[in-house]
Amino acid sequence: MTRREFPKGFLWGSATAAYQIEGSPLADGAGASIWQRFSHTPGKTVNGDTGDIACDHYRRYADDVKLMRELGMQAYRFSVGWGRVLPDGNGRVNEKGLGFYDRLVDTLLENGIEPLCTLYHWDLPEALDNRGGWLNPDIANWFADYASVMYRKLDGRVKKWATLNEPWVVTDGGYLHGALAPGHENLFETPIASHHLLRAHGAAVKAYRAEGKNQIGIVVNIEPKHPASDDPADIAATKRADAYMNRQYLDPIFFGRYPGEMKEVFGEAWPEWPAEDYALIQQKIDWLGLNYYTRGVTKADPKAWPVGGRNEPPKGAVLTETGWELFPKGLTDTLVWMKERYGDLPLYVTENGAAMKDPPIAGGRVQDQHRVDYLRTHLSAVNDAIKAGVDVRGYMVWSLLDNLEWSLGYSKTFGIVHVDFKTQQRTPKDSARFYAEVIASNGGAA
Ligand SMILES: OC[C@@H]1[C@@H](O)[C@H](O)[C@@H](O)c2nc(CNc3ccccc3)cn21
Repeated sequence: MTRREFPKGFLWGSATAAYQIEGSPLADGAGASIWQRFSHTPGKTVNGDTGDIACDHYRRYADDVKLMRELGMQAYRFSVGWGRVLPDGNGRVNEKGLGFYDRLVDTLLENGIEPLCTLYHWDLPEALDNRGGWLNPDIANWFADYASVMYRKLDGRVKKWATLNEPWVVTDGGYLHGALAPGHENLFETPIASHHLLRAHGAAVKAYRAEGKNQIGIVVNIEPKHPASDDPADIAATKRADAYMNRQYLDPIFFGRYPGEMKEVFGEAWPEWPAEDYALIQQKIDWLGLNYYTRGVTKADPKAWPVGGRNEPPKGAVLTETGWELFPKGLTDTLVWMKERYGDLPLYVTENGAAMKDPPIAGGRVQDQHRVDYLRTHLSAVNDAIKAGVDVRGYMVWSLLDNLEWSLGYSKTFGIVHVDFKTQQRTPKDSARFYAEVIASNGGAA
């Protein structure tokens, strides 16, 4: 094994999201989310799987934190269920819901684990969706008011906040292709939802500056896009795909403008926005979170909406269970690209992991060697970016636990810890043991 030096103080942790692990979606006065409605809609999830129980984390959080400590985790990225705290999405606070996150954060801190809090990880309160949700311009204020409730309760114990998790997935999945809640398939709605997500991000950052004393950022998913060939049509489609996924959200935040290709991508569905929106969106942020899983290889295809290009991994590519090509160099390249394009602000890998066909438990072990190999190669890629001068400050593996993989239900597992959903028994996989060694050696075991 080659020794890999990670900076002193590099933050090693794991990531989850509320609806994917908590269960108890309506307990203690919580308001339903769009995922409660979507997952209970026949045909929307594999096997009709829902988050009704999931990993039962709402009740088992203390044991899960103990497991994190046993693995040597230094940080834990979690998300807040907006509807658990504000059942109507705004207005009255549900103290029991807020109390769960208060206890979770205290339990993490008591175990020497830094909490990183994501305010929005896709589970919009149904009550707000009934008022237009991300299509209603008022949502920027709704989101900022909710964020302020969380800042007042947790800031100081939480020192790293993220406003949104992956606005691209929220809109591409939830408003364009309908694969994710709220399940819309509407070209015109998609850029409107995107813009309102960015305004909400800006409003929440502005609210934080008024009362927060620590750091706030945003988490984006980025896939470096490569043309399937040197055919000019493939190259042009690749540029559009790169703008649509990789630059659509960070360019407005850092440059106050959308990529020029967006008008080409959306055509008549692409709206114009007032200057004051960009001023709100451009609030200075303290850090950037990157969720990296794979790269994209783009083949021109007029039928592939809205980019006019489809993803076509090269022949012979090794794919994960979600069909994503193993491409660790893309992680290095993306971290370097983010620094070069958006500046030298602190970067965290806020998600990285893979759904693999895990072998069944045997003798109390899950020998997920493929996942160990995935983590090893991607940690090496992070190290290469650091050696190239990128200020990467931490790595959160996705995910701590096998959990509800959204529309794919429990059919795809990303956890380094196996969950038996019949018994809720947690069993660290070989990848958890490997990751524990990586943490203990500050990357040396990678
Ligand atoms: O799919 C694995 C995870 C998911 O469980 C997380 O909640 C979410 O933050 C997440 N984002 C990605 C990367 N982007 C992506 C691309 C296409 C569809 C869905 C996610 C992967 N993941």
